[in-house]
Amino acid sequence: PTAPGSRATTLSARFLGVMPAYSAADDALTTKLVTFYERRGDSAAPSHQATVLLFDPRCGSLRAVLDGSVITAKRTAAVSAIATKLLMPRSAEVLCILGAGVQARSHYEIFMELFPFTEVRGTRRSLLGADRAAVRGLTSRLPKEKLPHACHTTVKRTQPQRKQNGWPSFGRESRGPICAFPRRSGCGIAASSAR
Ligand SMILES: NC(=O)C1=CN([C@@H]2O[C@H](COP(=O)(O)OP(=O)(O)OC[C@H]3O[C@@H](n4cnc5c(N)ncnc54)[C@H](O)[C@@H]3O)[C@@H](O)[C@H]2O)C=CC1
Ligand SMILES: O=C([O-])C1=[NH+]CCC1
Repeated sequence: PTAPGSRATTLSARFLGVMPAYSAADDALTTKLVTFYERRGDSAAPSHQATVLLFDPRCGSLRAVLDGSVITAKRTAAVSAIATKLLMPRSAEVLCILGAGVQARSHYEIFMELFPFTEVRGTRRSLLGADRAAVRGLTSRLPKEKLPHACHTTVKRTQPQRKQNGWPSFGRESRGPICAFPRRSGCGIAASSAR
C-alpha cells in the first residue's frame, strides 16, 4: 500500500486497493480506489485501474470524481524520481527499465527529462507480444532508435531532450522497478518504485 490507512482486498491475483488521505495543509480529503488484476492472455484492459474521490473536509460532501490512471502513472514515477535524485550515484549513465507497461512509460518520460542518462536498456521480456509496440513507443522519442532482438534493447541518446516551458513534458502515459547502473561498477541500484 502506498498511503497510510491503505487497504487491499484480495481475490486471488486480483486486488481492490483503498488509499484514503487527509492533508490539512492542502485542505484535502481524498481516497483513491484502485483495482489491480493480473493481465491474462490478450486482455486489452489495463492491469491497474484507478479512480480518485475528492471530498470537502468541512462538510464531507463529495466534490469530484477523477480518473486515477494518469495520477497513478505520474505520481509513482515522480516518487521514483525523487528517490533516484537522492540515491543515484553521480556516475550513473544507463537507465534500465524492466517491463514496458504504463509505469515503464511514465518513468521513462520523467527520468529522461530530469537525468542525463546517455543510454536506456529494456529487458527481453519487454519485447514480447503486445509489449513490442509499447517499447517502440517508449524509445521512439530518442534521436537514434535501436530495437535489437538481443537479450535487451539499447537506445543511445545523442542529444539532451529539451524541456517544455521550463517544465518536464509529461506528454504521454506510461510501475515497474527502475534501476540506474553506474557504467563500470556493476549493479548500483539507485531506486525502485515505492510500494
Ligand atoms: N508503488 C505504486 O504506487 C505503484 C506501483 N505499481 C506497480 O508497478 C508495476 C507495473 O505497473 P504497470 O506499469 O501499471 O503494469 P503494466 O501491466 O502496464 O505493465 C507491466 C509490465 O511488466 C512486464 N512484465 C511482467 N512480468 C515480467 C517479468 N517477469 N520480467 C520483465 N517484465 C515483466 C509486462 O510484460 C508489462 O510490460 C506493478 O507491479 C504495479 O503493481 C503500479 C502503480 C502504482
Ligand atoms: O498506488 C497504486 O495505485 C498502487 N500501488 C500498488 C499497486 C497499485
